[in-house]
Amino acid sequence: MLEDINTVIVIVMDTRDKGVFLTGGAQGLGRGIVVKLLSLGAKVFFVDVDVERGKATQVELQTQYGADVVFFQPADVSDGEQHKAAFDAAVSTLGAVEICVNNAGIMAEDKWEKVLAVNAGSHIRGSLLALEHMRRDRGGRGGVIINVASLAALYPKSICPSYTASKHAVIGFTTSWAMNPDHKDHGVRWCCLCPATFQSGMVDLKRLGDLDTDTIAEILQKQGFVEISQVVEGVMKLMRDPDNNGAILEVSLEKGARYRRRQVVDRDGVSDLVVVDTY
Ligand SMILES: NC(=O)C1=CN([C@@H]2O[C@H](COP(=O)(O)OP(=O)(O)OC[C@H]3O[C@@H](n4cnc5c(N)ncnc54)[C@H](O)[C@@H]3O)[C@@H](O)[C@H]2O)C=CC1
Ligand SMILES: CCCCCC(=O)/C=C/[C@H]1[C@H](O)CC(=O)[C@@H]1CCCCCCC(=O)O
Repeated sequence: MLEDINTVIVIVMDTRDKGVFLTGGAQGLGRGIVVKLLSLGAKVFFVDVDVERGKATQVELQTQYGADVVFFQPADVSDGEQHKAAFDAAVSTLGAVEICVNNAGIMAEDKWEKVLAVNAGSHIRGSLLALEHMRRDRGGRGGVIINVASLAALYPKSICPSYTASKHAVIGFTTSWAMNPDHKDHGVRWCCLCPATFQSGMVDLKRLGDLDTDTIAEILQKQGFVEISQVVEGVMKLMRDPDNNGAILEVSLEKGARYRRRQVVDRDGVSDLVVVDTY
């Protein structure tokens, strides 16, 4: 029958029993993603530079989900050696990593080198570590890399230029790797998440540019905040959808979670990449 011929079966990625490596999991969005993945049966190894908060989160989540499914290791991911050691520890603890979420980020316009090292450098390093481990053509299982950018990756933002630059770098790096001609051999999807502002430990108005904090607070209040739970759902959408290599998912109050642009469509098993811009 015609309906049968036209039916496309999409097999979504099942997160149950998957090994996850995530940076910046002690609080905020990272913690939200860890909790969601644990509730879906994944095993999560997270790192954070905030040792006390990381340990407290680990204790709390091990009590709720079990000591053998969630692991914390202190690491400053702006330091290459600490980052690699943590990734290697995740592989030996979990057996394999199939989902990598590069989430750690800071806002500090008075420390632009650090902003670039954490927000862009650690995402690039984390992605390359994950690719090397996951790629099917070198014995890995394939998987997905999710890089947490921001809506500030898609527009100029005059009050936080260094933060904005770091997030633009994440988009450029991730979508470029997604278009690698050997993508099918790697079996690794590359995705970006671009949320609008949400309430978290990061909202520190004093670390922004020249505007006074009252003015910034007024702008943010007027714009409103998305809920962390909405952003977490965006991450899950990116993880599950098998056909979204190269995707940029926006999560905003006005539009909800929607694919924004540069979706690389590659369903047919051939390395022909088609970029679909959905502006
Ligand atoms: N809060 C917001 O409005 C938005 C945040 N984002 C992005 O979401 C991501 C998560 O941010 P939030 O949850 O808001 O912030 P958060 O401050 O609540 O959490 C970030 C976590 O990353 C950790 N971290 C920072 N530097 C680190 C380093 N060098 N090594 C290891 N861990 C480090 C922090 O200790 C913290 O636990 C960031 O990449 C941020 O840029 C994107 C759009 C909006
Ligand atoms: C529409 C801009 C989205 C920016 C999303 C983002 O990454 C927000 C980060 C906030 C972080 O929690 C710490 C902050 O202080 C950031 C907010 C500063 C951005 C305000 C942008 C205001 C504007 O539209 O110009």
